[in-house]
Amino acid sequence: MQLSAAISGFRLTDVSVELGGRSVLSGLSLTLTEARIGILGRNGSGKTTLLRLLAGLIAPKAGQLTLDGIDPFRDRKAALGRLGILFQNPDHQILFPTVIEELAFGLRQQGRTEAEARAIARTRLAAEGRAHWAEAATATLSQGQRHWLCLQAVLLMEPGTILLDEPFAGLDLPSQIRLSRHLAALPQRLITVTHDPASLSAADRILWLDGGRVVQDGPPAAVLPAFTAAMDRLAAADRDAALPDMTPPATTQPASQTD
Ligand SMILES: Nc1ncnc2c1ncn2[C@@H]1O[C@H](COP(=O)(O)OP(=O)(O)OP(=O)(O)O)[C@@H](O)[C@H]1O
Repeated sequence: MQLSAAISGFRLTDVSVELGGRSVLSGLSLTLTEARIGILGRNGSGKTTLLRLLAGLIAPKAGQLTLDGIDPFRDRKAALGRLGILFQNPDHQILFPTVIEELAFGLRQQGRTEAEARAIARTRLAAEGRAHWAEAATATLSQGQRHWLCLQAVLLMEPGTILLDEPFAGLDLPSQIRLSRHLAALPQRLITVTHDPASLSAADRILWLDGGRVVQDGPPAAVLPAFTAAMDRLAAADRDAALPDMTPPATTQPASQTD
């Protein structure tokens, strides 16, 4: 898929990230310009951290990160117009008591009046066959419905890049199929974190992370078979290596008191 040449994408130069005093991402030098990019990796490999870094929600410990030439961490206003993020858990995203308020919020942040923002939100709800949702309480929506609401809130802001963290998690099969079709038709750049290699078969590029580093970067035909084979090998003798070793140091036994 081709994107407009005016969109120059993310550039990372030797970026590292520390959380809680330990290194979570290191040595990342990447230029991300493709329209469909997937991020694969085991639990704790750093996928969500990379997405949060790209979104400007956390700062690199070292190195440089830009999106279309701006620093998304320092220049939040410019970043807001360029990218949207769909979190894995919609409860981390929804701020307002009603659907219409939730949908209008991002548009207000972009400078629309309250009346304009609500009108745009109502038009979108009607187009999606959900006009009757406008005054519904967000707390009464199911997990999948909340997920849908978050995605619509992001799409209404029309960002050039959308960051998606496990977009299919918690959705029933019809909702997954519908969302998949919807995402495939979007003109935006999509960067998707997932545990499901099959969902990335049509991606332009896949980054495989392990231990906070990129272990393979390439098209699905190269990365997916290598990733799947490595996961099959690990499945036989699995242990979660991503957490620091919490084993207490061996204690020195007191010398015996015998004379
Ligand atoms: N706030 C934090 N403070 C300290 N360590 C953190 C913090 N957030 C994440 N980590 C650590 O960073 C590493 C990467 O976490 P991250 O959430 O990016 O992994 P992930 O690949 O998205 O995992 P999963 O597939 O389980 O969602 C993990 O080892 C995790 O324990």
